[in-house]
Amino acid sequence: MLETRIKQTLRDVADFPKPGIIFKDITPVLKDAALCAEITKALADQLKGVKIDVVAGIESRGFLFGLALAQVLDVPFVPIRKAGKLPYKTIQQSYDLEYGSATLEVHEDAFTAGQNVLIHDDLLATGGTVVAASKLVNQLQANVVAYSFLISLDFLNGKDRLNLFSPNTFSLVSY
Ligand SMILES: O=P(O)(O)OC[C@H]1O[C@H](OP(=O)(O)OP(=O)(O)O)[C@H](O)[C@@H]1O
Ligand SMILES: Nc1ncnc2[nH]cnc12
Repeated sequence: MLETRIKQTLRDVADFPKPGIIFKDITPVLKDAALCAEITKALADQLKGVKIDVVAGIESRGFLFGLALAQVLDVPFVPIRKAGKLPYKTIQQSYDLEYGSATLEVHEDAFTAGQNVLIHDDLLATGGTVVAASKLVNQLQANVVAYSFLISLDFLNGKDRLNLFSPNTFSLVSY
């Protein structure tokens, strides 16, 4: 089963980046090309029946499978980045996450009004990051139609915060 193989390949790193956090390290997964191809296909399969115009991936780990997924779905990819990285005019949202706080930005012409956006990230923890990303999508009058993650830390209840934007939350691996 794919979920079991991903879990067996991921590496838990205790106390990174702060004491008490068990960090889910996806770098061993990235070294397995066949597994990465299966993951991309499985992420796309979960989204069958959802009409998606754009995939938005969140810096940095959301870029890894986000672009691959956009290619399989044959739709544009939009990078949502940490503050100060995007060169053109941006809009911003600040947020808290499992181990800190940060600001996300997107180009002001990244989405057009009425577009259906899939937000992709590697991992859902508290949901702070994707809530901020969703606000950026809505600020540009586009809709969040689904969320896709490789990993969901269900014990942190991030999914509950996402229902406000879209009830469609998919992940390949849950803890
Ligand atoms: O659900 P949350 O509590 O908001 O946490 C999840 C976020 O935390 C991690 O990103 P991080 O900010 O560490 O950045 P990185 O992808 O650049 O490593 C992860 O990739 C998610 O984006
Ligand atoms: N426990 C965790 N492992 C990896 N990335 C994370 N982002 C937020 N919490 C995380």
